[in-house]
Parts: sequence; C-alpha cells; structure tokens
Amino acid sequence: MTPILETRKLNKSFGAVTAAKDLNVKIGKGEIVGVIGANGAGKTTFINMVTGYLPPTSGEILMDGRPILGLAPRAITRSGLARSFQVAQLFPELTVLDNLVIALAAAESPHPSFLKPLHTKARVAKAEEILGEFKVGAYRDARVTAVPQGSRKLIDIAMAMIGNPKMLLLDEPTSGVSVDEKGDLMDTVMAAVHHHGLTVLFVEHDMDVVRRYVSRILAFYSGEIIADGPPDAVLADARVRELVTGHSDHKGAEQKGADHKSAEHAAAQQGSSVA
Ligand SMILES: Nc1ncnc2c1ncn2[C@@H]1O[C@H](COP(=O)(O)OP(=O)(O)OP(=O)(O)O)[C@@H](O)[C@H]1O
Repeated sequence: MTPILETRKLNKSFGAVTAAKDLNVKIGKGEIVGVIGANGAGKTTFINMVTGYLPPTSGEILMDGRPILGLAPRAITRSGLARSFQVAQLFPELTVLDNLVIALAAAESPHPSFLKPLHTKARVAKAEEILGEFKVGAYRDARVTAVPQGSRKLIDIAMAMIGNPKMLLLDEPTSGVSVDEKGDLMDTVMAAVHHHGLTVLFVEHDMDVVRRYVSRILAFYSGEIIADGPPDAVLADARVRELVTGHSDHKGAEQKGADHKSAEHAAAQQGSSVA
C-alpha cells in the first residue's frame, strides 16, 4: 500500500550542524507514531520540512505518493497534512469561538471575504460541535488568554483538524501541560483521531505518554533515526536507552532518564538548567 507520508534521503544542514541526515521514513494509513529524541535531535526540523515550513537541503517528500516538496505550508495543509506547534497558534485576544470561526472561514476559502459576516449560523454550529468533541465547550466565549494551557492545546489541535486532514503532525502536544492534565488531553485527542480515522505522528518527551498511545516509535539522535519499531522494542534498544531515554542498569532507570529529559527540556524552554 502507498504510504500516506514518505521521505526519501531527506537532509537538512544549518551551516555545520546536520539537523536531518538521510531520513527515509514511511508512515502507513492509520498509524500512530511517536517521535522521541533529546533536545536538538532533529524532531521539529523533520516536522517543519514535511509541512513546508523549512526547505530541506536535499531529498524527497511524498504525500499519498505525490511529491509535495516546494509547496507552501497552506497548500500542504490543503493536501491533507495538518500540524500543530509546540506553542498553540491562536489569536490570544479573541474568544475561543472567534478563533474557531476564523479557522473555519479560512478552511472554506483561501481568501475569506472581510465584507461578509464571519459568524454564520453554520460556522457557529460547527465550532460548537468541535468544542464539544474536544471537551472545551465551557471556554466558548472566553478569551484565549483566560483559557488553561491544556485546553488551549486542545483548541489548537481541534483547529488543525478543521480542514479534515488525512494526517496530523503534533509537535509536543503535551508540552507545558501539567502531569495531571496530560492523560485527559491525550485521551481526548486520540478519541477524535480514531473517530476521524486519522494517521498521527507526534513528538513527545514523556515516555509514559508515548508508551500508552503509539503503535510505533521513531527515535531521533543527532539528525538520524537510530531506531524505528514497536514501542517495547525501541524503548528497550541499547542505543535508545543510552542516547535518548537515559541509560542505567537499574530497574526503572529508563523512566528516570525519560523524566530527566523532560525536566531538561522544560528547563531549556524556560532558559534555565537542570542539575
Ligand atoms: N533555524 C535554525 N538555524 C540554525 N540551527 C537550527 C535551526 N533550527 C534548528 N537548528 C539546529 O538543528 C538541530 C535540530 O534542532 P530541532 O529543533 O529540530 O531539534 P528538536 O529535536 O526538535 O529539539 P527540541 O526537543 O528541543 O524541540 C539543533 O542542533 C538545532 O540547534
């Protein structure tokens, strides 16, 4: 079967830094793929390249067997490959409903008219349906700035799904979300993903989340994929334990390593350091 997403010998260099090295990836329809790797391993670079935000140095990218390299991000989204970002891309001063209505109008036409009313009955009804599906209906009339981080992430992901994509790429859907909220957030996202029959690839630093939701892991290290397979096999891989999740011979150390990476990552995002 033709993969929904395929990259062939995808490379990206930033000067002397190799952020992607000969990445050959095939994602099949319906797969739920977790992308893991330490800070700077090349995870976001990979997502940015396949969604058109970053031109590769060389290589090919195919969606449903058709080349998409060189297309603008919006054209790639329209072809069925949608994404979310590490930081939710919402209009912070507008209400949640306004944000969804704008996204719906943009999905209907690449050049929505400013002269026609945005809040049509159909769009408001659709927005309310989406808010219900993502369990954020309580924030319908709240400004985005007043919405908790986890719900903001859900709204952002809901908006990525508005154009009925075939595949979703989520860059750290649980980053900045409390440990208590992560499970509910991912349960809600995955319920929607299964309901709409989507293929998903998401970057995640929390190995508990990865283990629970994915059927396959791609482990990145220094721009390369060092392991690709079912979660149990990849997380037990010696190189992954050493270079990604943190290696120790003690029982449970793999998780401790993962927790440390999460802490390191959170600290890096905040410009501080982890001892
Ligand atoms: N615009 C850029 N200019 C220069 N170097 C970059 C740029 N973007 C990424 N890099 C470098 O490329 C490498 C891969 O970065 P990337 O952001 O893809 O890593 P990552 O795995 O997503 O990390 P994180 O978990 O911190 O988000 C890093 O060495 C990074 O410093």
